[in-house]
Amino acid sequence: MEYFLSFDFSTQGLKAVCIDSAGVLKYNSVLNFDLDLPNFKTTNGTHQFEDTFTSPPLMWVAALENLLLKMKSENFDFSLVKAISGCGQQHGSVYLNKDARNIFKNLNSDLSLVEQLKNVFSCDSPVWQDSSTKNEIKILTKIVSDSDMVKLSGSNYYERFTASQILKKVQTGVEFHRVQLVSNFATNLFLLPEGSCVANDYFCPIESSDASGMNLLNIDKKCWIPEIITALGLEKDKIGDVIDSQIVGNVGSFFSEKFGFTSDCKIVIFSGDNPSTFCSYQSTDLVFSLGTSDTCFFSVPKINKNAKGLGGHVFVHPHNPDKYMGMVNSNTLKLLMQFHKVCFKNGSLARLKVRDEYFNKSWQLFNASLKKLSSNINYFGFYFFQEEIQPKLKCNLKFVKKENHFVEIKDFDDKEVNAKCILESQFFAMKYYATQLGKLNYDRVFVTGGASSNKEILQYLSNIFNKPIYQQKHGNASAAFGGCLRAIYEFNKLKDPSLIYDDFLANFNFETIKIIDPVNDDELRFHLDKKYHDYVELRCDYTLRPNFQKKFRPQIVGKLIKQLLNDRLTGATYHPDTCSQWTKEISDEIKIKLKELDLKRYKYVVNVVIGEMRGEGVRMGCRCFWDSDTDNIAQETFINVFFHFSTLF
Ligand SMILES: Nc1ncnc2c1ncn2[C@@H]1O[C@H](COP(=O)(O)OP(=O)(O)O)[C@@H](O)[C@H]1O
Ligand SMILES: O=C(CO)[C@@H](O)[C@H](O)COP(=O)(O)O
Repeated sequence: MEYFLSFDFSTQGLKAVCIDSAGVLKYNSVLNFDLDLPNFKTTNGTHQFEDTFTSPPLMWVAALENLLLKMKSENFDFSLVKAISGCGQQHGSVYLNKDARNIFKNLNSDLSLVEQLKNVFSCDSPVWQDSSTKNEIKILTKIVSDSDMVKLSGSNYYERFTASQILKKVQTGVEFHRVQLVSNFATNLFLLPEGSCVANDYFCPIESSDASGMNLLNIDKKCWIPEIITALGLEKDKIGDVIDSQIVGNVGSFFSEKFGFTSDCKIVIFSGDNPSTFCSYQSTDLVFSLGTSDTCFFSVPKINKNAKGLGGHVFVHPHNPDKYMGMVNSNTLKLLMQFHKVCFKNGSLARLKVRDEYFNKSWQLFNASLKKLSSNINYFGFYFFQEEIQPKLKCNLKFVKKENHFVEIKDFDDKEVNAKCILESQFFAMKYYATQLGKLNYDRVFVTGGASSNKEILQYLSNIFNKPIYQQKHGNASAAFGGCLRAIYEFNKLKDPSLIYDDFLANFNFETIKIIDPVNDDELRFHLDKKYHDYVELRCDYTLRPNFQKKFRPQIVGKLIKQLLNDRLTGATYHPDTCSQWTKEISDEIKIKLKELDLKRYKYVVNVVIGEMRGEGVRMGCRCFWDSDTDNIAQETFINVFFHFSTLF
């Protein structure tokens, strides 16, 4: 019997999943940080002060030690484990002080891990919910521009990405000797006290797919971006190397002595929770992770040019070194496979807040209100209690639609409406992004994460996407399950180095179950489709950037100007007194026509020049800062006995 064990250090808890080589579930357990480790005084796994979110890294150590002790007390047979892997919440960082290396090296298996590691950290760990680094991003943008950052790293700058978080530590004078991600810190723990056998370094390097969520990695060359490394003052020892997924050593003697792992048990480098989830699905699936965040994953056959700036990412592929996962519109990237990931910060915790506020802290009451399916067509809400990632908004807004207009209201008269409205706004947002990013066909919709245990919520998701909902039989811990698969894959590769992950996955026996079918009701479908369109319209009103499907199109606008100039100027003659008035009138008329196009979130600059035809040339220049994804220019010239020139931004 061969066991493969995986740990997911997620936002609110530590999950352990163990399967055997045939895919049979052998162990599954969760330790909740708030409930099981109350001494760390976290709420939903973190400490929050305004936009700053941190977790105490010692809590992760305590969680691991406690969970392993629990497994031991339940007679889990550690000697059967052939390989261990897992993942950590992506982006979060761990700062080790100058004593860490020595303390790690001298670990004693007779003593507790927590007691021995309590003094290795320089500070608490910023986690992915943090959005307190706007100033740091401004500084970094001056060094590598946002558009260059997309080209190099596959993502725009984000506060939750690690580079700006590291800069914040540097700027606030935190002294650290090594910065790690949650995932490579977790890997490092399992290697103690011997340390990593790769990259000529005692500390474990950072895994490339997880490193893609740092704004620090050149994902083409798989090396750090030197300008950002310099700006953060990170000489090599402080960050180490980046490596692709692989075995990084045998389990450390601390763990074999204390828990009974065999000394040849392999440690496969941990990855981020998103790449790890990705590893447990086929590329034809649409996957929703309803954990602390709501994250939507899907592959698309080709790059959608409109996708850039929509909040997705390209990551180094977690198991195929020649490919990428993620999304970007950049011709510098050799995208062999597109895998899109969109993350929403206001996921389970926003639903929880609505449940607590309006439904007496009861999922039963929350669910009961969802059953009144087709009513409340005119009510809408945005529940961005924390600053959302896309759109970048922090607000709690309610609207009622009256005679084709959305009117903002304080709250709904019938407070129960909030349950439907929050699910609709969350799932409509997912549908909107999936559609905009080009994912219109998918075989199956999968769900994972804590909220996927709620069948009523899943019924709503199923109705909105009009698809059946599936789950993997092992339950709602796909990130940890992905760790088991990665562990088996790397272990099998020891025997067959040419083994390809996709082939391994295709032959792997894991069962899926259909949980919910969409309700077959034409009236409901009609209401949900109509409401989705209303939602998209309302959403665009509250989004800073234009809707990529309704962009300024120079060809259309050019035709419009041409027509207007023809109507207005055919047969007219030049006169200096009248022409100054004409320029004003023509530009006003162009603006009116543009407004009729109803392109939301645009500001127009109309530039009209009229000159006399006297055989002289004229040159005009104009400069403008704009968003190259959405802004554009349309220009038309009208010539008869005098000359007319009209430009529009
Ligand atoms: N029955 C339920 N209905 C809706 N949400 C639930 C239910 N059970 C758990 N959840 C939500 O699941 C979330 C935890 O999901 P989980 O995937 O474990 O989080 P993470 O991996 O981010 O730590 C909690 O915030 C909780 O609100
Ligand atoms: O920030 C992101 C993705 O970019 C989050 O997905 C985190 O990786 C945390 O995931 P959960 O704990 O919500 O599963």
